[in-house]
Amino acid sequence: MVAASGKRRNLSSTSHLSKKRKTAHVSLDDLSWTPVVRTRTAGIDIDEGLLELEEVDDVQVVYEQTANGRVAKFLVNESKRASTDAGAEANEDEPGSESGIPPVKETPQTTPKPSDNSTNQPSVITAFDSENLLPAWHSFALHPQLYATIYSQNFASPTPIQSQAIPKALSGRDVIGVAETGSGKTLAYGLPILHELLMGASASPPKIKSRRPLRALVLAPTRELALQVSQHLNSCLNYHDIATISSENPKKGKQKATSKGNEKGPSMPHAPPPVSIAAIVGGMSTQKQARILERGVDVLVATPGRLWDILEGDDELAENVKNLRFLVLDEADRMIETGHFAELDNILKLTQRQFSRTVTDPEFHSEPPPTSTADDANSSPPMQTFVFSATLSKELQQNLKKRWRPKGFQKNNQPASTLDDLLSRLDFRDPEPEIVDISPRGGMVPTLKESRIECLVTDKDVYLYYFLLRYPGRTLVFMSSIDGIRRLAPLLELLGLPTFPLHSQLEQRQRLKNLDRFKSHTHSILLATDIAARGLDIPLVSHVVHYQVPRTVDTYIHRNGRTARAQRSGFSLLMCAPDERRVVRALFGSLSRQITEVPEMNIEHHFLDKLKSRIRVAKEIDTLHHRDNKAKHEKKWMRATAEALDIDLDSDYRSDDDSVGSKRQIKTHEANLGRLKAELRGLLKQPLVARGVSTRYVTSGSHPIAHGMLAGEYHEGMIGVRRTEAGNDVTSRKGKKENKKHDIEFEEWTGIS
Ligand SMILES: Nc1ncnc2c1ncn2[C@@H]1O[C@H](COP(=O)(O)OP(=O)(O)OP(=O)(O)O)[C@@H](O)[C@H]1O
Repeated sequence: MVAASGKRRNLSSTSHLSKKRKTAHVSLDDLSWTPVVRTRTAGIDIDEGLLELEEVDDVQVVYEQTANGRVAKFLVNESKRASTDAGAEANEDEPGSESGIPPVKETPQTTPKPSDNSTNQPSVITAFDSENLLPAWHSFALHPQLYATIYSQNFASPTPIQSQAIPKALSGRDVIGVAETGSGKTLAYGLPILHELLMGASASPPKIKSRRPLRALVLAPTRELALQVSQHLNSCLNYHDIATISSENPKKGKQKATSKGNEKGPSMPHAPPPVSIAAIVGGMSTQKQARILERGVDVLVATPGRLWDILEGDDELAENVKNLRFLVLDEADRMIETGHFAELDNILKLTQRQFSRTVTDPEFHSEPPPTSTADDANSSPPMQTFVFSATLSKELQQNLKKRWRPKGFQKNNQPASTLDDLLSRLDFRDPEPEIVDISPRGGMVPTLKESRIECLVTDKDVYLYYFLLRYPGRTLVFMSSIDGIRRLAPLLELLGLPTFPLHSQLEQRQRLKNLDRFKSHTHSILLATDIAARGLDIPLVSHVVHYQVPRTVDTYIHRNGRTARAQRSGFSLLMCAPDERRVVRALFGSLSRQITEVPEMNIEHHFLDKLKSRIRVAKEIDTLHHRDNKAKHEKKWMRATAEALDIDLDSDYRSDDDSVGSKRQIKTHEANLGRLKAELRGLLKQPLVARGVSTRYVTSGSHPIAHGMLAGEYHEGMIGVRRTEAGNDVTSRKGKKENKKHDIEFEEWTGIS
């Protein structure tokens, strides 16, 4: 998943007004912001934490002294503003100023504005030699702009889901696509949509002043996923830099792509993009969203809750939704879990064009019928529907396909599940939507190696610590509770591991910051709840650890899906305590698998005692910190309450510093803390040495390691331990000796001695 941490605005304070004109105070959000087209070469990307770049012209910033200090006010020419709002020409001769604000002086306009739609268009690649540069993609005959992007991203060939879904979607079919996590489903539906819109834009370029009708709606369950999808699709349009193709690939020499419009650099910021994409999600300012929609977008990626809020107040958009060309449900199965079922259902109803067909939910009979008629179905362009997920059961796919037939439902004519019910409302135009199901058996990605550790709950910390030390890399640890994350994160930090928490009780800004930090370290740990299980496309996550067993099969699949993405290798570790065994058995049972198929992790047990000592001391330090923080918090609260009630406090509470307790207590506390910290430092310095290895005589002992050390074959932090990937360090049950307990799935584990 991709995160966006905020927006930056470029406020141009130059004014272009020469005569006295009507001006007005306008709030920052009400200014006529226009989006700035970002080019790759500008190096400004959503990955950098930027949501959208906007700019505004014809605004004067005036500072006024008020009772609350200096306040910035934004002055705009009212006539110009009105003209922008109404799409009419500005009345340049309007005299005087009614607002009492001094007239604004005009300066020459620095940014040329396009006079018509044919000029100053953002550059679009208009030719691309796909036959030679992208032979595996050539048969799709995609728009050159899309080929240029695919080429620049080094996607040499389509992924299997793309190979199968794209031609079907391009031929006008409805598609239900099911494929493993990280297999490129976004582009499987995104490329056909963008292809058609780009072709349409080439044939008749969008007009500057008219609101574009919405053409495609992509619904996604979470805010993070919606932003990621929108950024992913946007990146297909932001590719303008033809020079990069030849300079990055000097061997290819000549220019392979050509572009229309402004070829030398960034396009004119005022020209409408050929295809515009926006995300509408919770947490963004409603005014900003309204502005985006007022300008009109071709592709809207949205979470159902926020979109429905907006649709209720925007009839034009609601009308557009009725006439969509494309509707996409990304991770449909997750959408019904997020509490937005009703909103999603309402939106889907808007998209239906032949209402005479069926209504499955008795609740609906009491609601007013949708306003569209059968005529709409004839006059509107055909809508294509795409439903994609990594976890859409076969049964459900069949029900989807047969949804208008009684056979698709259970005997009482009720849908088999909530998701069934929801999807039965999709207005598939195809009597037989194409099902492309290439999900692997049990939903597992072939490049993923799974493993497990059987241990007591109380030993999970030490096993995790061992794993993190033994196999450095980017590791995502899933925990089932926020409290668990709050406990473990400081512990791992004290042990010197860069650890970042991610859960719903963190502020959005902090969440995005932690994600960015996780992404920026090659050896880092993200401790997350299941909010990170779906959608996040973090590059190069080496390991996923299930610190607690996930509650559902889908969660197991999606958590694992954060690694082994895009045909890369990945590793997952399931930590299972005795009381979790039943859940694990059930989990694997529903995947028609045996837990014994998942090999056990090899552990070099002699390290564990040392690690356990480190953890014990780190825990003691953390307990002291925790106690200290709690006491400080209480002291603050007492002081504030006493002040409010006008009560005298003991001298211990009166002092202004943060310390709590008597001087003696403070001294003892600090001494204890210092002692423990010194002890931990000492323990962390002690080398972790493999059995049989002598640190004094690296060229002798039962394992001479000098040679291998020089060759870099050994682990940096564990002396005498060979560097290896976690996936190579597992033991399958098949390799183990048969024993009497053969038919017992889990061996009893009595913990670390
Ligand atoms: N043809 C391709 N070749 C190589 N990489 C690709 C290709 N298409 C997409 N990718 C990359 O694969 C990664 C995963 O893509 P995407 O997020 O669409 O997967 P997904 O199937 O939707 O995953 P999930 O089910 O977890 O949401 C992205 O980083 C994307 O850029």
